[in-house]
Amino acid sequence: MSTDTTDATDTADAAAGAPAAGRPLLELNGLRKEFGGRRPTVAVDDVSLDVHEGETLALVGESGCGKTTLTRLLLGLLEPTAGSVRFDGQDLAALTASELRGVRRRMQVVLQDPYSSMNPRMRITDIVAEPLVTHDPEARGRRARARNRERVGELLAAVGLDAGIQDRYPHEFSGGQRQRVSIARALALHPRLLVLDEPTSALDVSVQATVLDLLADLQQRLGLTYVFVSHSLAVVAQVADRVAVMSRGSLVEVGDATAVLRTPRHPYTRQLLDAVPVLDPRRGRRAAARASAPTAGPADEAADGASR
Ligand SMILES: Nc1ncnc2c1ncn2[C@@H]1O[C@H](COP(=O)(O)OP(=O)(O)OP(=O)(O)O)[C@@H](O)[C@H]1O
Repeated sequence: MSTDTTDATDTADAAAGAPAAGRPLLELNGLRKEFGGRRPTVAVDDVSLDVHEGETLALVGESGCGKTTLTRLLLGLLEPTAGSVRFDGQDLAALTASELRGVRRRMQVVLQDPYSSMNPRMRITDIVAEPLVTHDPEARGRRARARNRERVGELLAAVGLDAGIQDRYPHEFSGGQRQRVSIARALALHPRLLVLDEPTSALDVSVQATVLDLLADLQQRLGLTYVFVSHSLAVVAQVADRVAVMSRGSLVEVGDATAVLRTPRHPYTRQLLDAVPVLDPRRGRRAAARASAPTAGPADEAADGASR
């Protein structure tokens, strides 16, 4: 841990606030990632954080602060230099390769630019079915084709697309529709956690809103947990239950979204908020719902976490 992170870590602990509803699905403990040799870059520095079942945790911070590295660590795509990642109670480092593959099915990613992750020569049906074919031997071969098409039809319907588009190609769709296709693909293996990496930042504002609505609806219906990486504090105010603020590899503040956005404790968070000309977190739907909701007891909290 670098010397200037002590205050930051203390602040993060102090600002963690009341635990969110649900038990931790993801537990990050003392995570550190260095890149390079003799004078390594410390991309992630002593990050400890729980993400609770059914919540949306927003990860914010300026470019280069370590958000992508942290998400790659939590997805088990990068090995930490130190520290641990537990998913559903299982330490990723203790798993065999095949166990890790099994856990990774439950964590999927939606990226900012779905086009870059789609083979333009593949039909929508094959793009959405790709995870099924990769992970499930029974989904391979000609005999599985009809079953896959049926499943792809269900997935497309779940994201508000017509099942009849299966034989079309990505370039025939708008950015918002392509993002829906990539969400359908991410849902193919029944994940529990979605890492949403700037999922709407390449979209027009009106389209952004429809994709955010879709994500909220899916979370409620499927009990999903979201780690939502975003530069946009306006989007964060709209979607997040809790916010984790990163600066130079460390978490400097973690807490309830309303509290962090309205009364930030750390100077860096204040700086981020000051950089946004018009932001009224009270207008965020999550914040508004929390502000008007009666205080929930443990049973209510569990139900809330499952239904959000
Ligand atoms: N493979 C790598 N090798 C060397 N340094 C790396 C590597 N990946 C990331 N870094 C460095 O680690 C730091 C954090 O990078 P990271 O991409 O995680 O930040 P970020 O917050 O996701 O940025 P952005 O918002 O621009 O995507 C940066 O200094 C980056 O240059």
